[in-house]
Amino acid sequence: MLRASWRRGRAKLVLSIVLTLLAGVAWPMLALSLKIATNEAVAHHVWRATVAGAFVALGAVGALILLHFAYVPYTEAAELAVIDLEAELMDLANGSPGLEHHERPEYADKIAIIQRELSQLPDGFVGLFNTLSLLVSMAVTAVLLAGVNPWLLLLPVAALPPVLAAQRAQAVIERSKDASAETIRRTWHLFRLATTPASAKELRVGRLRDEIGRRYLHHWGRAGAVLWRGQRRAALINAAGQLVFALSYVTAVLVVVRQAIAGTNPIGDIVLVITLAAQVNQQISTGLNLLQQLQRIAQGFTRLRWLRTILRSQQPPAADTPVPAVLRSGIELHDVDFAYPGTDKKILDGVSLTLPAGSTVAIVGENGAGKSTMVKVLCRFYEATAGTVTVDGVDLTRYRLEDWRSRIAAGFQDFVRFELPARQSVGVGDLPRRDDDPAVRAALDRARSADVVERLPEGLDTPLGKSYREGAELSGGQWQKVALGRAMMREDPLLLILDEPTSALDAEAEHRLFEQYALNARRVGRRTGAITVLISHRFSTVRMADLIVVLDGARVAESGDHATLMAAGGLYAELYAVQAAAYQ
Ligand SMILES: Nc1ncnc2c1ncn2[C@@H]1O[C@H](COP(=O)(O)OP(=O)(O)OP(=O)(O)O)[C@@H](O)[C@H]1O
Repeated sequence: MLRASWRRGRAKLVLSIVLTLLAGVAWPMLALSLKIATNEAVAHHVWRATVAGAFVALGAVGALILLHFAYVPYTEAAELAVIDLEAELMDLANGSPGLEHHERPEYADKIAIIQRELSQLPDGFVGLFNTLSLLVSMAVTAVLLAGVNPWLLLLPVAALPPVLAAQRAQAVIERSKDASAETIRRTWHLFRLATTPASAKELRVGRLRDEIGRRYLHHWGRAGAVLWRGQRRAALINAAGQLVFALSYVTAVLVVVRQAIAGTNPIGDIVLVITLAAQVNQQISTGLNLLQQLQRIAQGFTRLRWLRTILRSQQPPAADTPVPAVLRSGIELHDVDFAYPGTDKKILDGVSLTLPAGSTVAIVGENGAGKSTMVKVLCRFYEATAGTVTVDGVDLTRYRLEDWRSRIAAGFQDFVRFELPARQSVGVGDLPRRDDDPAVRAALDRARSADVVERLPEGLDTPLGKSYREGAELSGGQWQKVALGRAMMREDPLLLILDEPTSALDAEAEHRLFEQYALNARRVGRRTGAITVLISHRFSTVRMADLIVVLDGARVAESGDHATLMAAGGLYAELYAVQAAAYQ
């Protein structure tokens, strides 16, 4: 945490530390001045007693206000640390080569907890500085107590049981948090469902409001029970630890009072010890709270470390081959198997296929046949579980992942709605040219999407989305057209993926659009050997492809061009006939 804030704002951090150290010394100095003032007053040394009294006042003022002054720079330093860590979290979540970690429930749990905890980090930072001040204060207190009677040093030692108890208590709370994380995620999901505009329509039509509310309360009830059980156990453990210290405190005060009565110590020592002992008590209870706070933060950092480790372990094998500028032969899948992480079910089973350079390939099959999965393997969001994918005869894993991705242009079924000015919402398809108006317009033309921008009040300058007051909200089809424009931004891709990118458009529009794509694809294909992979359920579109691959039960049932497959009279011909009949 300190490292993160050091990276962002050194001066603030240094100022915070200096003020915090001074604040730590102030309280024990106050007690010492009080002792001296008392002794001098008893001895009738008016002038000395007055000076000591002035120091008491100074100590009190310092102790009361220094931490407040320190608060300003260290909360700012904390904000900077949070920004740094959030940037790292965003980087980690998207920095892995594949999507594998998104499939792991424990990843989702940890990310959810880390996100929540990052927002509490400023409190943790406050805790850290209070702890620093407290440690200084405790050290000076210990020296002063030892000066009165070395046995009094046992007082801070008696603080150990409550400290250990607090650690145990916090561990109990953390376990209950982990145990309830999944249920809490469910409640968040339900809350989002009930409050986001995207689900408003279905909730009303399905009259799901009460059902969602009931489930929300039910899950909170379950999660709450686990959390409360943990909190109750933790409170009992804490109370047992505190009791040990309370007994030691009373004993310490009695010892010094006896010494003073016996005349072995000046009366000022009683004032010193009572002030310090009360302070030790205060220090311990503050310390306990701080410890819990720091432990919580430490847990957050442990989770962050876990995340770093699993994401870094996903790094791809070292690449040793540059991605070719032009595809010569094409992409081949050799006996490719694929199962999603954590599952055994083969979604691709022994798939062998050649996608020739410069061709347009359509992948068809029923819902869940594995079409999108095949595309994910081609984009290397996942690695094949068995078999290999080669590009111009070279194993795909031997290319640098970033280089391969930079030669892919893609329009996905679940496209992103980038709430940016229209220009950039399209332009980020080719990041270096995100503000290049002619390039953006050309991409929109290639995607037959120019009409969306023409209708916007400020053209390419119009911010898209509801997040802006002056932002234009688009229809589902219009958002899809923007995504298509984005997919067309890269001009020399080796692989153009169109994974049902036109599902929100009508069949006629899709047909015309794909005619244009096919034309484009052939143009780019001639230049770079690019392969266009299209997934669509509309056979009027699919039939235009050079090669049609039919997936069925995780395997390639058949492949060929439209005429060949129709003549073969297999699954394709059957599906085609069903759809053709539906349109008559
Ligand atoms: N992230 C995932 N984790 C586990 N299983 C998944 C995941 N994504 C998809 N699947 C499963 O893989 C199978 C194939 O899914 P895929 O999305 O590839 O099908 P598809 O042919 O593209 O279907 P559709 O036409 O409905 O888009 C489905 O049975 C689905 O349940």
